[in-house]
Amino acid sequence: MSPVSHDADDPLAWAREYTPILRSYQEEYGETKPLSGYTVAFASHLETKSGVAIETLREAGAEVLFAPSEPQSTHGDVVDALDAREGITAFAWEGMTDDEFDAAQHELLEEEPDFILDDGCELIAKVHAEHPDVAAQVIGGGEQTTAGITRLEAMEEEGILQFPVYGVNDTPMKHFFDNVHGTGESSLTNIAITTNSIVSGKDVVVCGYGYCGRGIARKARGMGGQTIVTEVDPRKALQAHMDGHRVMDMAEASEVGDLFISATGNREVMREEHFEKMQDGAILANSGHFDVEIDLEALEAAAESTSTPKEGVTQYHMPDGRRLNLLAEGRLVNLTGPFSQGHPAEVMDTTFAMMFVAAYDMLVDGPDLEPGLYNIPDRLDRAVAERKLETLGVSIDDMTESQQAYTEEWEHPDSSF
Ligand SMILES: NC(=O)c1ccc[n+]([C@@H]2O[C@H](COP(=O)([O-])OP(=O)(O)OC[C@H]3O[C@@H](n4cnc5c(N)ncnc54)[C@H](O)[C@@H]3O)[C@@H](O)[C@H]2O)c1
Repeated sequence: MSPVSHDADDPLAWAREYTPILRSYQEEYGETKPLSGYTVAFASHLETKSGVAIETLREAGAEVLFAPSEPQSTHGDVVDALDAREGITAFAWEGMTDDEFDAAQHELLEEEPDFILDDGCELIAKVHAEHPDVAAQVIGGGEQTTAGITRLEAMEEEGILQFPVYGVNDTPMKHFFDNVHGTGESSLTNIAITTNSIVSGKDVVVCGYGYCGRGIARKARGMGGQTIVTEVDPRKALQAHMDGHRVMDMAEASEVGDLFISATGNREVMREEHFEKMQDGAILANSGHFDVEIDLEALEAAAESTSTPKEGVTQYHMPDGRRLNLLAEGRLVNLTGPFSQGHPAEVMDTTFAMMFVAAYDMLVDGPDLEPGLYNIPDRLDRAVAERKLETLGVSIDDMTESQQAYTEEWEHPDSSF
């Protein structure tokens, strides 16, 4: 692979170095441009790694239109550098309001993309709800988050999906790494940087023991935190218990936690009845969905006043003298805090590689798919895993012929019957 550029003015240079799978696609498709003639819409948190994904789509020949998936996480230097390139158009800027974010997504959709790569399903939902003529022409899409998949399942159930969508989130190469390791490490890193406070020795309450919660809890314990998990699914709760975390309901956890991190995809996981019990100095962070996991209205209503003791920390002063510290205004702490840079680049390399192959497969290989939500074919998942191992210089074994046969036959010569 060719060496990466070290142009000091190129905001993507550092991320490019840690995204070798995306660079390998740029190299492989830079000449043949298999996506030429297609317009790909791309919504994501806009920072350096998604910037490399956008340039990879462009390098493979696509016209790329991009917008944020969350208005507060945009890095302006990345947007400006990409927008200056021919064939890439930004519908984004740093510091957008929620209304401007909505308007920009609509403007993007009016450009009639052929394919939509989404993060949270906002673009796909908007094209169906408000641009039906555009939706009717879209060839397909890909969705990278758990919350987005939930919305797509609801759309499929209602029978309103107009095109096929690959559920990129549900592929092992995405959620085993991005959700577990990416969210785990980047949430704790950003909490530590924002608060300048130690995790070790703290009672860390992780709400939700799905892929993200599991990663956060495992890594918090690795840092010396005393982990507590809350759940609504008895099997996940049992899994957390068997993994060695304390499991309790939120009412009990509220009384003992020093640091609360929510990763459920659900709303109002921390709410009034919990704020009433939390200890003075408790830290509240959301790593799950938008800004809905902590009931911000209830927190505001319960407090007498607020202050900002540190950038990225809003302190709520309760009438009884307790102070609750909310990070990143209740938005995703790993993506929207003042020091946050999102997931580590190596992890996003894999996620965006899956998004890239989703677009490539539907646009270039053209499987005959009816509108609906589809799992990414296993061959694509394996191919990205193999490419990742190659970039890491890691080799694995091939099954011998006899081993292969053993996995395919039901009559085993060495069985006793
Ligand atoms: N911060 C990030 O960068 C990032 C990255 C990936 C995913 N996410 C988001 O994180 C959220 C979780 O993703 P995941 O992949 O772990 O999903 P998941 O479905 O694997 O896990 C969610 C878990 O939360 C539990 N849960 C639901 N409601 C709850 C409640 N009220 N209290 C306690 N537990 C509850 C569910 O039972 C489930 O086990 C989603 O919104 C996803 O989009 C964030």
